[in-house]
Amino acid sequence: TRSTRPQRLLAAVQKNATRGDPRSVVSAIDQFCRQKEWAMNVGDEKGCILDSVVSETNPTTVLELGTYCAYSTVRIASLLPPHSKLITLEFNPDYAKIARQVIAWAGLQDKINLVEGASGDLIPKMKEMFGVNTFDLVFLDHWKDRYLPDTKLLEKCGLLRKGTILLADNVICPGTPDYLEYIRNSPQYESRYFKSHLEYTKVEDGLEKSVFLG
Ligand SMILES: Cc1cc(-c2n[nH]c(CCNC(=O)c3cc(-c4ccc(F)cc4)cc(O)c3O)n2)ccn1
Ligand SMILES: [Mg+2]
Repeated sequence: TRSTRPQRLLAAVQKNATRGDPRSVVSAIDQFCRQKEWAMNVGDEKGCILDSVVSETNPTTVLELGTYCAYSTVRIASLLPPHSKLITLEFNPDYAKIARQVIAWAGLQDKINLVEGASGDLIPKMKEMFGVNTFDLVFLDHWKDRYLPDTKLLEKCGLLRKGTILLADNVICPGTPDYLEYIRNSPQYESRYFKSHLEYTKVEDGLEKSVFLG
């Protein structure tokens, strides 16, 4: 039967990237998506904004919602200091299977815990599963209608601390209007919009960076 797009993306990584070299894995995926097939990775343009937010936050505990093929997982993990932890949640088992292989090719499996399941079910289990107290950085890149309920769930579970950074992809396209309305009007957050484009296109999109004030 015909291969899937994530399988073709993985094949491009294994063909064009160097084992143990996360930057070459990121470039191989971007090249595949620009030259062969579009895929819903955060991409190189928004990826540079992601890199700068991660570098300035210097987080030791990161939560990523929505792994897909682990493009942003690899981007983030390659910037983390030693002994830091990135937990990434993926709902689709086929995506998770590919993501694990991309993470292994990049040589970052020691920094990354990929968990399969729905964010709403898994977030309340973060403390018991990983001994997490609070997250320094949360990257929201999963189902767009889950950004708001999962942010409220993170608050309720005490997983955010004064200064935790929330970085949300796709706030324009596909769009997360209820999340934007909440986070921009809440006295508990200080937000800033980074205008960019939908990955590999000229369509407007952007990242919303919000600091939890506690
Ligand atoms: C743990 C957990 C995880 C998930 C979960 N896991 N993986 C995802 C993927 C979600 N991502 C997207 O849907 C997405 C879509 C577009 C897009 C598509 C088509 C267009 F025409 C234009 C833009 C662009 C993007 O950048 C996106 O990130 N959700 C869900 C629930 N619980
Ligand atoms: Mg996205």
